Amino acid sequence: MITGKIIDSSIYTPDAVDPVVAATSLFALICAAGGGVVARQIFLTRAGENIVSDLRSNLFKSILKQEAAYFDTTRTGDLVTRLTADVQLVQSALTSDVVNGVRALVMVVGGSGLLLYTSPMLTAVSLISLPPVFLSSRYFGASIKKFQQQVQEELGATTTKAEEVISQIKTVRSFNGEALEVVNYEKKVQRVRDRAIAAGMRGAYLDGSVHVAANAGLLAILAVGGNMVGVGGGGGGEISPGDLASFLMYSLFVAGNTASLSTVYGSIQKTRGAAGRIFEIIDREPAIGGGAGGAGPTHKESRVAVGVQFEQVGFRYPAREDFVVLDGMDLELPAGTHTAIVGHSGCGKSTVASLLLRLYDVTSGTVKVGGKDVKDLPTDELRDMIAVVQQEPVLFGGSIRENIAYGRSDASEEDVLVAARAAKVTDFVETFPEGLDTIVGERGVRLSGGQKQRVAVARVLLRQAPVVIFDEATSALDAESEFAVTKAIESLVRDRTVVSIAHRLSTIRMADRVAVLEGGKVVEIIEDVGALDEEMLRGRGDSPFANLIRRQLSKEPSN
Ligand SMILES: Nc1ncnc2c1ncn2[C@@H]1O[C@H](COP(=O)(O)OP(=O)(O)OP(=O)(O)O)[C@@H](O)[C@H]1O
Repeated sequence: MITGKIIDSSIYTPDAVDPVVAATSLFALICAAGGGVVARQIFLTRAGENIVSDLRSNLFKSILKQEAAYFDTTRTGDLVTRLTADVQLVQSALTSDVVNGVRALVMVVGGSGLLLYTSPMLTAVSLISLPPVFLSSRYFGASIKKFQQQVQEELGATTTKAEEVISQIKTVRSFNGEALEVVNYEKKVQRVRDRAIAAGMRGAYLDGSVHVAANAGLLAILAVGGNMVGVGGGGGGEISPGDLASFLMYSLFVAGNTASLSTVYGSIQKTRGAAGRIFEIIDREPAIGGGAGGAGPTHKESRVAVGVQFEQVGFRYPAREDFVVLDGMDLELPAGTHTAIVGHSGCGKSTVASLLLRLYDVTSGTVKVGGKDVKDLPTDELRDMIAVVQQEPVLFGGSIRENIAYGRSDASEEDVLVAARAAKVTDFVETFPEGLDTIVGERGVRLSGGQKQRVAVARVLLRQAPVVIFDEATSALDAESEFAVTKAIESLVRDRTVVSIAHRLSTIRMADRVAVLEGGKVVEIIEDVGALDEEMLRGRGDSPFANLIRRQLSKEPSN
């Protein structure tokens, strides 16, 4: 506005305003605006970062809340991408796009007000650029969003691949698989690139068409406004030269900022794709509740042994609906007993443990712990009662001590030592200079299979849960260590209800009773495991167990 006034006064009243003074006073205004820029950046960056860190934490919490079946069908890399790249995209939208968008909007609205104030007629002329801007934003915006969503999905697949290969590098190397993995990875990366280019091209079309439309508006103003100055001539026209200059400057502001609004609109569409993927998980209600948000691992001193019942349990994995794993299984595990579950590989032994922990819900029938249906117990309470040593124990990247105390954050130094001694962790730890403080590496890579199993056993012993599941917990140990660890398990789990999933006869012999699982049912229960040897030696009977053990013995070198 002041620019226009300076031009008019230098034409009509050359002595009224000194252009240098006017320009200098404008400088103060510019300084104030500079201060505003600083404040804007600081406040909006802070707000953006706060929102993003909340978003990331909430997303992580929601991921951990999902039921086990969700992870059978969702790729890890996809979840990692949501936590990293998707959140990153939202972050840049919140910190820069929103800032630019708000500023551009204020400029467009304010500029338009000034346009109207200066000349309603020319403002009407400038409106010709609006319909094409609106239409191209709608048209290209939708496809930008679609392609960006695909970019994030493909990025998830790429991350999954990279993670899988890097974490299994020894297997890849031993099969000479590097070249093949590089090709596979490149294909995925190219898919990301193609989708990103497609999104970028739509963004370019949008920016280009907005540029043309906005500048066409400017040209129309020049054409019509130039004629309006001419009418009557010598300052007597419909609009003074200064006003036309101001009008053109406002129009430049409005056009420039409309163009940035369209860029911001494009990136907001991109962000909506990413944000949709984030909120898809945050808003997802897990099929089995509980998990994150509880008080964390606890330990209750007064534990009483509890019994477990499987009643007519039928089960199929949600990821493989057509395959029946359990089919009307009945099994009673009386409180304080030790039952070995045996059966062919893949018959569903580990599945029984997963159902007891309610990692999955049964398809039919009921699982009861302490007389209560597991579906009626809060999941954290249920899982607090059950301790498991998994078939392939997984350790976390900290020290051996931290790994043992994982299930019980309140454990004392002494408790940890007792458990470590009992599980024979101390035997191998003695040779490490750092002792229990030795760092085990990511997923425990710096320990041997048997050492990992011993740490996992110690972790479970420390929890002193009323129900303990050993899923082939000693399979990686040699006969001598297995005997020692099993003895320790026996002494520490007295009065508890124990389920061991076993293949080896030596492990089976530790139990009080044996349940044979076949065809999705318990087909035989042997209560007197002590009499087992004789029965087998006599080769008596044709029971499922006798058959299984005979086959097993023919494979085991000696026992
Ligand atoms: N998450 C899963 N999704 C789909 N199917 C699964 C899943 N986990 C296991 N299965 C299938 O369910 C069946 C039972 O598996 P489970 O792990 O319980 O067998 P298992 O008796 O413990 O075997 P093993 O003795 O070899 O450890 C198998 O046929 C397996 O392929």
